[in-house]
Amino acid sequence: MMLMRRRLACCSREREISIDFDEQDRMITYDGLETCIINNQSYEEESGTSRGDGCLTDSLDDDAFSSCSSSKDASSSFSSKWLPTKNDEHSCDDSSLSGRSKHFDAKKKPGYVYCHMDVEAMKEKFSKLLLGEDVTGGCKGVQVALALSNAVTHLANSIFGELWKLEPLCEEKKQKWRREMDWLLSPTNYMIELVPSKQNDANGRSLEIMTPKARADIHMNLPALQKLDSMLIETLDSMVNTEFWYSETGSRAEGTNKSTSESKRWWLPSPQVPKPGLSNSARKKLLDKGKVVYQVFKATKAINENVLLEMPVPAIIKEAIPKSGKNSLGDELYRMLAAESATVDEILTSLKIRTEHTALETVNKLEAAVFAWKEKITDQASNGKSPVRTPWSFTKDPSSEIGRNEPLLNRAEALRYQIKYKYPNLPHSFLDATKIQYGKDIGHAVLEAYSRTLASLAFRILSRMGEILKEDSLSNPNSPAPPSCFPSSRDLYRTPERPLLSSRVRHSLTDDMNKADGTETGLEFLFADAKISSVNTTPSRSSRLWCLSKPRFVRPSPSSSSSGAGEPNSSNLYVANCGPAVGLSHDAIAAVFAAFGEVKGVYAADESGVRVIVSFSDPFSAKSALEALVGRPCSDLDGRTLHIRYSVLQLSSQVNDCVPVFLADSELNIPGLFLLPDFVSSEEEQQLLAAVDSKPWIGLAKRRVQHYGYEFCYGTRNVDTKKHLGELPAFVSPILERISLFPNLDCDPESLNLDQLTVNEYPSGVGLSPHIDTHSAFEDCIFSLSLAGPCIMEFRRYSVSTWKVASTTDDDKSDHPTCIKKALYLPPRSMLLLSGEARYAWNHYIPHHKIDKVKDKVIRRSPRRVSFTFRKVRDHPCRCKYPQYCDSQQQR
Ligand SMILES: O=C(O)CCC(=O)C(=O)O
Ligand SMILES: [Fe+2]
Repeated sequence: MMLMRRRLACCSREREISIDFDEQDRMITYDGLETCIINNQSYEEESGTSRGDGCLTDSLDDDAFSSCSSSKDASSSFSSKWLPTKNDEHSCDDSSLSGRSKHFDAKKKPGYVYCHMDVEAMKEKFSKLLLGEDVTGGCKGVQVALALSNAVTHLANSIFGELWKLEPLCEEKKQKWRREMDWLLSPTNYMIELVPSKQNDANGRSLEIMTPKARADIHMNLPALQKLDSMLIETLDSMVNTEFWYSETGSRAEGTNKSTSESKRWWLPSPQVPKPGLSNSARKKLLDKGKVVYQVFKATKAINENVLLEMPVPAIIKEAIPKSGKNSLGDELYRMLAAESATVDEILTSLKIRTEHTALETVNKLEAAVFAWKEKITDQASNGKSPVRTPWSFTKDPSSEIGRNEPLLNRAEALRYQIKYKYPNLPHSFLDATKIQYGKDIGHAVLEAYSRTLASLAFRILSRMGEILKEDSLSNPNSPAPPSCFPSSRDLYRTPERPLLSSRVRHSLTDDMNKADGTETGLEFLFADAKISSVNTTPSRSSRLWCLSKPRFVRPSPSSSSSGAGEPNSSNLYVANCGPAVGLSHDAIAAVFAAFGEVKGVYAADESGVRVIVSFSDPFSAKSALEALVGRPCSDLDGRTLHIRYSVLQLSSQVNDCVPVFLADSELNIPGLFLLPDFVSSEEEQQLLAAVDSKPWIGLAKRRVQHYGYEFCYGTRNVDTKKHLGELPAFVSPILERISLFPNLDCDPESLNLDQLTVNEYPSGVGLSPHIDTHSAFEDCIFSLSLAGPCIMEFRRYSVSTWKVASTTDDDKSDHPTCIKKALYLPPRSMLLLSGEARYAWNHYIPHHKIDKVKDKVIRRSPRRVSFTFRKVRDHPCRCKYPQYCDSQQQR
């Protein structure tokens, strides 16, 4: 039976676009979106700024990939390709799919120009996609669903990551977005579900048979998303001949010398409006467009939330979430929720949530508690312990645990909803992030990623609009305040009086941390701007894409117990001293552990390649494996002695898999940190390398070193001032001279009489554990010259820290709950200066990776990096402003 269709018509001059909703689905209007689509279209017509891009309708014959010629085909524009009209019915070759929706015709012509290069690009894209995150082709490939999700995210970042201005997207980017989204969405063309349908056989008898149909969620959401996508691009395209414009303020030289928080982002274009403000019609036009974008934002968020609701909580996470809702909430939040006299609004007020980070933390706790309670109810229902008809409609017994938890559960859900409403651009919660991370359903993955990236884009456009409206209201006091739907009108815009949210929060955080260690602070999520993967491509001014952080199982703290420490009853084991880096594949490890029970998976515990998590389906198997294997050489694993503990799940807020890698020092916002690229020429680099290679190296466990001036003792992380090895060698004299001209030097000139040099030679994949160079050992300024190869240097600020010497192999401090991380790319021949806060309060660290991701590129470490670290040995105690990290001040 043909479903009645209702057409939502959106006509532009050149073509007809329609969204067909099934009659039964009439209520799916995405919060007034229909009206907006219609208004938007009529507005476009009226303003004459409709996307009349005939070129986008070019198409090419299916088999003519190698040709760049194109033929006009007005019916196959990007939107209409996905939003066919009733007449647009092609029958599919595959007769088994003949009942499929007409929306999903894989043979339809693309709405963009194909050329030979695209085929190569497509091959590259799909190869990377299939390789997952591991370009070595090794064993770290990710699930297809996650790979597709990441690919959509990366594509969106590469196209919209730099959206600092409201202006049309350049044609090249537009084409790339359309073309590559088309590739990435293509698997949905083949997704079907079987639905029962009635048919008459030859004798006229009615039979019920299963017939294939386009998958309902894809069928419903994808065309809508594509329409929303077109609307956002059209909004950008319409930003021509505007009354506002952008000034590219400042130059690099100016910017680096300014110290105000405002100048920190001097390189970003700043919106300008005419002196008397925008004209009424221009303001109205912008507001109207803003309303449309806001509707798109709400619609894409709604789709995203619905898809996430459909996605199951992964088994591995289910198990790791505390079984007690009360424990997940913590005492304070539990008490608040349990106090029935307080309304949810009042609880929200008394929570005093001030940062997105705290909001996210609270959402995470609430979701974990809700999950635990729901699981309990489901369990009891299935065990027949309660007179339950369905998990959600049971007869309440107020004295039973379920009865007690139900009001709490409802209030927790209401509170979660309120927080999400108040912070519409919150990153994904921990549970949602894990659903994406471990999801296997490709349809869900594609819908989730597409809706998420569109919501982010909409939010960015709204932010840019808000900035302009803000400028307008500053220029013209009579202009109305921008409506609240513009994020930047509330708290995200930049004005002289109100610096950027991120830098403001950053500074206050840093101040807080200086004042008192151990206080709860808003941390990494605040800074995880504009990127979902582990690399940040661009600094974000006022909006960001959501940041996913992977759930991570970590080694429990050594204090948790002695043998078999960690969380007894856990089904997950943290196993050290085996892994791909020592030639033991996850499969081989799984095979060994499978002797003790069902192994659900073996996962990398970190990036070392020698620590894994073995996840059993039950805690008894984990226990037997631990008892049998711990501390003993294992013949099936090359005789290696396994160090095993129960593993604990680390919640998202404690983990940052999104350490942004920046290319410029100013982007890290760490006072006292400076990087000068090309400090030496290639010739000088070769000469320096030849000079050290002609001297003897001292072999450490993983790298080689040379010391000049004074020997550095790794046991005490200090120098023996009585053992002077002589002047620094002549081959570094030109470098020392140049260092004295280093800009931004704001330190005691005495500390520039550099007299100690450590040369480090790192083979590929070797890094350096997090440390602060001992305060009492060296003066304020530390210079490090990178030669022969690049590296990523990560900076970590722990809120609770002591001056104590960290174990040189232990980098697990990163699991510390309150740690801010940033990373900087150090190119060869660059000079890094650590001074002030960067030198005294931040740990620096070189991750032990063979491959680093910088921007969208994967960079393989060169076989060798040699660094020259110049320091001045201190002859008096340190009196820095950071006593909590200072050994001199701790001893006094
Ligand atoms: O290799 C580098 O650039 C840093 C070396 C370092 O931090 C140190 O030797 O303390
Ligand atoms: Fe150092």
